[in-house]
Amino acid sequence: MLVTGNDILIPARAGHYGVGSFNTNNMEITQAIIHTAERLRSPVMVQMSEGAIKYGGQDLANIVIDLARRATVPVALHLDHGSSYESALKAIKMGFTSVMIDASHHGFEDNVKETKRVVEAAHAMGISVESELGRLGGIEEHIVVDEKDAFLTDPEEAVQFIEQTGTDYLAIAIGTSHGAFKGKGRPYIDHARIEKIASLTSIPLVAHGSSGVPQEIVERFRKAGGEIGDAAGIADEDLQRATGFGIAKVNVDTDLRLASTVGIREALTANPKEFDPRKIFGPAREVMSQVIEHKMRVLGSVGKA
Ligand SMILES: O=C(COP(=O)(O)O)NO
Ligand SMILES: [Ca+2]
Ligand code: NA
Ligand SMILES: [Zn+2]
Repeated sequence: MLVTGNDILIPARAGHYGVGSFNTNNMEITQAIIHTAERLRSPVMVQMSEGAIKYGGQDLANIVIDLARRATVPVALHLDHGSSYESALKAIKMGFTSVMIDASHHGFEDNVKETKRVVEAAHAMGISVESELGRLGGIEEHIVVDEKDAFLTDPEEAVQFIEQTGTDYLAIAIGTSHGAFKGKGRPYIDHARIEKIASLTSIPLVAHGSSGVPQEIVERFRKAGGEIGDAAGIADEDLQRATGFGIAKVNVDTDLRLASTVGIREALTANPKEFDPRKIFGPAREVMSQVIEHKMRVLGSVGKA
């Protein structure tokens, strides 16, 4: 059933488990996400970035909304990295049931102002809101945040920010970063910071940049002709520890990008004569489902629906 982000994340924080929020850009990715959630009896969030909205528009949103409505587990459709008040409201008009306003590149005051505006409008329409305090490294959809600017979330500021904005859930910067190259080897996750913020707040917390970049998938990507440098993601143990302390929404995009490309590359290299799109895009669904299943087991959301 199609629900709001709060319907999924409030129980997740209370139950000390994480719920994957997976980015989609087409039908096959959406099917892999929602069908795997149903098979594992897991709540799930499907998210579209502004780039995905540009790419698939209402057509893609409608695919997500229809699958979500018919799903036997709770599913929310979430706007990922909304960059403005207008963008957030447009998404709500499109049928999204959760929106992020990402104003974390502004100073504290401006972030509060922008976030508050979206919270008031979204709440008037029964939609829940994600906002962000602090800056991840790596590429954010519309902003390149280089290392020196990346700053981690201050626990006291987080309390103030939540009070002043009324945000329903909060994305915090605690060492993760977007993309396939999260650091040399195992990225450092500031667990003390997560635990401090969790001890001072009661709303669900959000971890962006949480793809694990599984080495097995990276190897298959290279073997099937893909080119990628030394990719690294978040360790399963770090995610498990974080979901024990308030992290309830866990954003995953890169893992699905790699998995779907592995499926497609392997289909094309294995059968050079193949030109039936179902034989080419279908395998992508399989590889994505395996990656999604692993993530749901790591986060502890299996059986929680
Ligand atoms: O935070 C993310 C995705 O992060 P990854 O690149 O680690 O999948 N989307 O908002
Ligand atoms: Ca941001
Ligand atoms: Na988001
Ligand atoms: Zn993100």
